[in-house]
Amino acid sequence: MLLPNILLTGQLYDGYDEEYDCPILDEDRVVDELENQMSEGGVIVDYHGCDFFPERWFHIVFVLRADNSVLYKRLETRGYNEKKLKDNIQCEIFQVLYEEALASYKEEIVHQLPSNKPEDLEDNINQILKWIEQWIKDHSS
Ligand SMILES: Nc1ncnc2c1ncn2[C@@H]1O[C@H](COP(=O)(O)OP(=O)(O)O)[C@@H](O)[C@H]1O
Repeated sequence: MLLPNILLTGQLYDGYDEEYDCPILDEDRVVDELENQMSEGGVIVDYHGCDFFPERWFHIVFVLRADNSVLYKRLETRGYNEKKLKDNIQCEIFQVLYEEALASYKEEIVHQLPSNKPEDLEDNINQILKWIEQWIKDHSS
């Protein structure tokens, strides 16, 4: 499930950030909206931040990482303005989102996955699938 879809169709945003050229997420409403599905389980949430999601929602957290030169080219291709580009690169250098994940969830459930090239995407999917299989086995009795 991709949060940005919910953001647009459910209008779960609270204004527009001119500087970063994106809608501002209404975090409380997003949490309210997702609550039922999350308690049923079997949901993957993909988002760039995580500190506003309740800790009880997740069994595992993966933080995708990219080398700075790779990330720079990727964001430049997307047409990010200079400030947004610089801030995103800085955020990766200081591993802000990894630290945020560590501060928000138990350290042992937070894992980093490199995501520099297409082969990484496949490796990551396989690793996540393996983890899901193991989790189901461990929780089936
Ligand atoms: N592992 C990767 N290898 C190559 N290109 C990638 C990889 N991950 C992302 N990209 C590129 O970046 C774009 C945005 O990726 P996405 O996962 O949607 O980023 P985000 O979730 O940070 O917005 C993709 O369409 C692709 O062009």
